[in-house]
Amino acid sequence: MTEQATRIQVGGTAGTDPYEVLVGRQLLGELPGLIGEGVKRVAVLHPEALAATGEALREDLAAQGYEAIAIQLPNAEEAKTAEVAAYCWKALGQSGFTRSDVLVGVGGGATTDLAGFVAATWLRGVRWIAVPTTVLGMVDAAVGGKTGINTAEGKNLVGAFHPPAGVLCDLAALDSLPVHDYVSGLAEVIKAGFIADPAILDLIESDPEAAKRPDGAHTAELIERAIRVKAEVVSADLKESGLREILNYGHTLAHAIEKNERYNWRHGAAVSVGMVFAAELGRIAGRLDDATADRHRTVLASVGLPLTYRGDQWPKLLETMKVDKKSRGDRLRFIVLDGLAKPTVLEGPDPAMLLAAHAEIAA
Ligand SMILES: NC(=O)c1ccc[n+]([C@@H]2O[C@H](COP(=O)([O-])OP(=O)(O)OC[C@H]3O[C@@H](n4cnc5c(N)ncnc54)[C@H](O)[C@@H]3O)[C@@H](O)[C@H]2O)c1
Ligand SMILES: O=C(O)C(=O)C[C@@H](O)[C@H](O)[C@H](O)COP(=O)(O)O
Ligand SMILES: [Zn+2]
Repeated sequence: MTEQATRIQVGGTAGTDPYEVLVGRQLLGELPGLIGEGVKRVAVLHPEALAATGEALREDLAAQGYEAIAIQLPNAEEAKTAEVAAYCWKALGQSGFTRSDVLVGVGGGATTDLAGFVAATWLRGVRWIAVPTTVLGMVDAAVGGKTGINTAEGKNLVGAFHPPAGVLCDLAALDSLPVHDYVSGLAEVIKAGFIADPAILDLIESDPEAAKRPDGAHTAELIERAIRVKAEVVSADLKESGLREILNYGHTLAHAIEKNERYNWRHGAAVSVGMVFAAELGRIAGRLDDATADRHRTVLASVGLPLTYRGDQWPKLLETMKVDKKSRGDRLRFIVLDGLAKPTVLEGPDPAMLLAAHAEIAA
C-alpha cells in the first residue's frame, strides 16, 4: 500500500507534459497508474547490484497481467555506453515492444540516464518511468529528462531530452546504498544549496554526520528541497536554452575528471572538486565573496567529499573541457556564483584565471 507521499510537480509549462516526483515509502503501488491504460509490455531496466529488486518488480508486473521483461545492466557508468543501449534495443525488438509499451528504470543515475536514453530512442520515443534508488538519482538524475550515454571523447556527449512520465523516490531504497555512494549524492544536494536554496547548507552544517545517513533527522527534507530546486529550473527551461545551465555548477571540470579517471570516480565526488574549482574561479573573477567561496570547502569536507585532484593532469582536463556542452566555438563557459544562490555564466575566462583556480584544487 502506498503511504502518504510528498508530490512535486515538474513541467506542464511551455508545451511540456507535466509529471510528478513522489517522495516517500512503499511507492510501487503508484506504478500501474503511471504505466497507464492499454499497455501490454513493460521492461524493467536495472543494474546488476539490484538484480533481486528488478526481478521482484518484473514478477509483480507479470502478476498484474503485463508481459514483463527484466533487462539487467552493468553497474554504474559501465551502463552508459552505446553497446549497452544496443543490447537493450535488441531485447526490446525481440520482445516486440511497440510505441504503446513502457520502460521502467530502477537504479542510480547511471541506470536512469541509460533507461531514459533507450526510451527516447526506441521507436523514436516511448513512455518511461524512473524509480531512482540513490540520493543522486532522486535529487537530480531522474528529474528533468536529460538522458544519455558517454562516448570515448567524454561524458554524456550523446543523449536526448526525454522526460519520464513519473518519478518514484522510495526512501527505503537508500538503506542498502553504500555510504560512499550516499555521500557522492550529497554533492548534488549541496550544489542545489549553493545555486538556489541555502537552507540546504544550513541543514547539512547543523549535523553533517546525520546528513550522511538515510535515517538522518533531515534526510527527507534535504532530498525534497533539492528536488524542488531541480523541478523549478527544468520546468522553466527543459532544453537548457538558458536558466538550466545553472544545474551544471561544478560540472565543467567534474566531467573532465570523470573521463580522466575512466569513470572510476563517482560523479558526485568529481562534482565536489568541480564546485571548489568554480568557487575559486568566481572569487578570482571578483564575483564571489571569500566567505561563500570558503564555505564550499567546509560543507563539502564536512560530509567527506573530496576538494582536490591530481595537479599534474591540468592540460588533459583543459582539453576535455573544450567539448563541454556549454562551450560555444572555442569559448569555454563556466557557471560561477555572484554570491550565495546567485548563479551566473562566466564567458571565456582568461587562461591565467583558469590556471589560478586550478592551483587551488591541485593536490
Ligand atoms: N540526467 C541527469 O540530469 C543527471 C543528473 C545528475 C547525474 N547524472 C548521472 O548520474 C550518474 C551517477 O548516478 P549515481 O551517483 O546514482 O551512481 P550510479 O547510478 O552509478 O550508482 C552507483 C552504484 O550504486 C548501485 N546502486 C544503485 N542503487 C543502489 C541501492 N539502492 N543499493 C545498493 N546499490 C545501489 C549501482 O548499481 C552502482 O553500482 C552519472 O552518470 C551522472 O552523469 C545525471
Ligand atoms: O539537469 C541538468 O541540466 C544538469 O546539468 C544536472 C547535472 O547534475 C547532471 O550531471 C547532468 O547530467 C549534466 O548534464 P550535461 O548536459 O553537462 O551532460
Ligand atoms: Zn551532476
